[in-house]
Amino acid sequence: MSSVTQLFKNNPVNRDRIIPLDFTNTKTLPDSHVWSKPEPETTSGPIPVISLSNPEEHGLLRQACEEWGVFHITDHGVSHSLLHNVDCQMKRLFSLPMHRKILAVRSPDESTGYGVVRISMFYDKLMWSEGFSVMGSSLRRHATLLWPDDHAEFCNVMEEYQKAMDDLSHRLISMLMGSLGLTHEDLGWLVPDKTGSGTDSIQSFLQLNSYPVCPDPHLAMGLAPHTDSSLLTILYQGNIPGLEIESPQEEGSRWIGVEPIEGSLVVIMGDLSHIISNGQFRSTMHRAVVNKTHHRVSAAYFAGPPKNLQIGPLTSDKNHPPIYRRLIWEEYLAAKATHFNKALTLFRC
Ligand SMILES: O=C(O)CCC(=O)C(=O)O
Ligand SMILES: [Fe+2]
Repeated sequence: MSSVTQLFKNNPVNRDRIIPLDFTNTKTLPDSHVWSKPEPETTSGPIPVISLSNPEEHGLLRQACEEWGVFHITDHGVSHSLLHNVDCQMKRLFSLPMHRKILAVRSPDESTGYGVVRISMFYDKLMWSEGFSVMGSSLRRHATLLWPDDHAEFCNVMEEYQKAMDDLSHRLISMLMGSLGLTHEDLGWLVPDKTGSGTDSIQSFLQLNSYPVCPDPHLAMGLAPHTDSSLLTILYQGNIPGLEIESPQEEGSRWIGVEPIEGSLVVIMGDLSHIISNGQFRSTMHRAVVNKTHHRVSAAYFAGPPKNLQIGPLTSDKNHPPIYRRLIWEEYLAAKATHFNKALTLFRC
């Protein structure tokens, strides 16, 4: 059993907080989903756009990680047709009637399947979203429950996408860690594990998100503010806006919309990259808002280090001693599962 799976077993979620509202049959926003008074308008901002085909831009990656913690990547090598297929399959899944989606509902101690996002247990109010989490063999098991005779296409597309994300995350992690001074030997764990046991290579999971059309988007929340617990997250967000990041200049008071760019993917630096870089890379707070006219879907691929690999700040500079202690991913996820957005502070030296 993977360490991530074990972790969810140890932190079960109350079952009545797993099944989302049946959004298609809800024409007014119920009180359970009313979050706040309207906030000041979100502004759009100059989120960096980095082409992976241009080696000269690699230096910009580090700058983007330090200043923003979020950036678009173009020329990433993932084909338009695969992204299109992922989009179509997500819409096919989330457009199923609730009585079908419930067949693949996540059980309280499970990490995979259909349901509300896990962070919802930290909030009184419910979010205007539903999710489907995939890890390893759970994909085929849950897809068979959703479509007993017709799951092959969904599974093939998602498996191809996970493979493409494995390759892309290896490339990105190697570039980013290289910029911090890690050598190829240090990064041996990035080489996919030939035995297939998955214990020596990157661990990952895929979260499919759906934000249905909302009758009162200004009072609702698609996905509440959070940082990701990964090394990095690769997000496909189609062409419907909704992702917002906390302004690096005005934390806590201004949100910046990450406008979709045709064919690009968004990279979000996670808490582990913040730790490894000794606080230099931002793990930016982000959220998803909803809208009145378009069903938005997104696919978030979370990449983390191998199961038992200890990670910690990479610094030999006496003027900048480590500000975080060493840890393994499982330990960090456990802290996040109980302390949520305060988890990072628990690992400060
Ligand atoms: O849907 C989005 O734009 C954001 C998704 C996200 O932040 C997540 O799944 O962690
Ligand atoms: Fe996120």
